[in-house]
Amino acid sequence: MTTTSHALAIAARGLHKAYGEKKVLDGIDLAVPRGTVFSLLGPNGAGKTTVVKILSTLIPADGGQAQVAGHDLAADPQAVRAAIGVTGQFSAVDGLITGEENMLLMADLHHLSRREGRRTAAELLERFDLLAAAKKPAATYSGGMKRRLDIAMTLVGNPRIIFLDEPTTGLDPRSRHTMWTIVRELVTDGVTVFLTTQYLEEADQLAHRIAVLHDGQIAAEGTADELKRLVPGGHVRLRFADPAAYRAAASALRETTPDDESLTLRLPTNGSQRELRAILDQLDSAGAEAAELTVHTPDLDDVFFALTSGTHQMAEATR
Ligand SMILES: Nc1ncnc2c1ncn2[C@@H]1O[C@H](COP(=O)(O)OP(=O)(O)OP(=O)(O)O)[C@@H](O)[C@H]1O
Repeated sequence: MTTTSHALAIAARGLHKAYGEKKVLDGIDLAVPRGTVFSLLGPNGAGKTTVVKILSTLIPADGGQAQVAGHDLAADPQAVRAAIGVTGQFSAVDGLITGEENMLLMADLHHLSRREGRRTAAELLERFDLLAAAKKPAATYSGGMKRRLDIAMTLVGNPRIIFLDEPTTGLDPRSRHTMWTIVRELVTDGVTVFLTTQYLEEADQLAHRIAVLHDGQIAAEGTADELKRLVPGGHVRLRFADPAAYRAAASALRETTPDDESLTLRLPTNGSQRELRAILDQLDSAGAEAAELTVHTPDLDDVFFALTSGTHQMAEATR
């Protein structure tokens, strides 16, 4: 760890968690500098929510230790809770009451005076574009509005660290972009954001650092660019309509990864004109015509799939 623990909003070492026989977290280390966005990526069921629940004191870890906002999770959970906000799959929004009432309830929970509570609620409702709907029951809100209300409610307590558990899952693209703007504004205000997401693009857009959770461990961690460098070069994908052409191409081209079902071949390439021409020349010589040719430069998807889909592809990724 290069950053001193003082500068870290979240520091965890060796977190373990099992549900019965099932090991969910098998030694997780995390270091999240203050004022940054840290994204935890992982396939469904990888344990992202479990990490969020542990770090936000909702459930205890079986092993390991962590400090959040400088407070030890086990020794001082109250201080941790006072410093953080959590939104996500276990949303605090009550659908039966209005957005404004939800906000005022939060203000009460944080012991704000009536006047201060009203002021904070009005300010946040406006900031999150919810003023027009403030007097309507939250159950009538769209998915995006509910998420915005959830974050607005979290901000009533002015937390310095916010856990966002899959904040944009199920949102349409416009609402997703609004959420991204909100996250960026939070960080501008100096808030640390711990974000779990299934969307690689989201991590790429927002996160200063990304950790990929797989098999209960952090399979890789770094900036989006560092992670992309784990996957060398790009590839060309050739799809064939004719099985005979597919077979001819497969034997003519070297280093291909075939997929017999979809009649596609994948070849590593740097995407240069020279390499592409060489591939096309070889196809021509073999008399094989591809129905489709796509050139692919590495992105977070490649890293994610390489890291989370077994040893064969991992070896391929790091070769
Ligand atoms: N209370 C529980 N009892 C038993 N098993 C649990 C419990 N909570 C979670 N699990 C299991 O632990 C694993 C990790 O769950 P978790 O919710 O942390 O994953 P996740 O990465 O957040 O996935 P998703 O994206 O689907 O929410 C899953 O296999 C889940 O079924």
